[in-house]
Amino acid sequence: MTLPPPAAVIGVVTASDRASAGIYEDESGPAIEAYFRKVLTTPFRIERRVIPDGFESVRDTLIELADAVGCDLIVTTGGTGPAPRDLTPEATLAAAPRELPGFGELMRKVSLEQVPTAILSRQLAAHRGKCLVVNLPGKPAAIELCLNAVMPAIPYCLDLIGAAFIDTDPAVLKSFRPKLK
Ligand SMILES: Nc1ncnc2c1ncn2[C@@H]1O[C@H](COP(=O)(O)OP(=O)(O)OP(=O)(O)O)[C@@H](O)[C@H]1O
Ligand SMILES: Nc1nc2c(c(=O)[nH]1)N[C@H]1C(S)=C(S)[C@@H](COP(=O)(O)O)O[C@H]1N2
Repeated sequence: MTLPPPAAVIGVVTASDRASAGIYEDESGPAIEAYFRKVLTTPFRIERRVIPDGFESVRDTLIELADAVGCDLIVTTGGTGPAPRDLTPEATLAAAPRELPGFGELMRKVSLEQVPTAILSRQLAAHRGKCLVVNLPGKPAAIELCLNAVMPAIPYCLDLIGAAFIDTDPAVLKSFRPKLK
């Protein structure tokens, strides 16, 4: 009998002063959660956080989700721009020092096809041991676009860093694992 793979733990972090204060409703966090429910075929559970912008709040939330909760993957939304309190990329690198520059490059490229201000996002991806962290912009419209661009490489990236096994429904989104000899 083959045992099913253990459920992956996916953190979803909304960094927004106004959403965390209840001034507007967080739409981007739920959109990230809905995205994983649509594309993943393997078991997972979601850990959501809605926090204020800022270096310490984001860094400490990422460390808690990676180390105490045991997240395999954390997707953040918001705080990637050039405004003074947009510190998600700095906080991500403080928590997860090993950057994977291709993620930010690709997400900006696909976003630029839709909006000229895409170049204002400093979004990146990096890993803290067995946990991959991916930054998305705050705008709800950026969520599916950016995730569709990088998701094909995420399952194999998780394999390489020793995180949980995840897989996508190829009818919805094809992920790519190079064939191993
Ligand atoms: N999580 C979110 N849910 C819904 N809408 C959002 C979210 N984040 C951003 N937005 C929308 O995008 C706009 C610009 O986002 P941005 O991240 O620049 O917010 P902001 O002006 O820096 O303020 P704050 O960080 O307090 O949300 C917001 O005014 C809001 O309309
Ligand atoms: N796909 C996509 N990327 C986008 C945007 C968008 O609307 N769609 N907004 C841009 C804008 S206006 C800003 S200021 C930056 C940073 O947004 P953030 O601070 O909410 O992360 O993301 C950019 N990237």
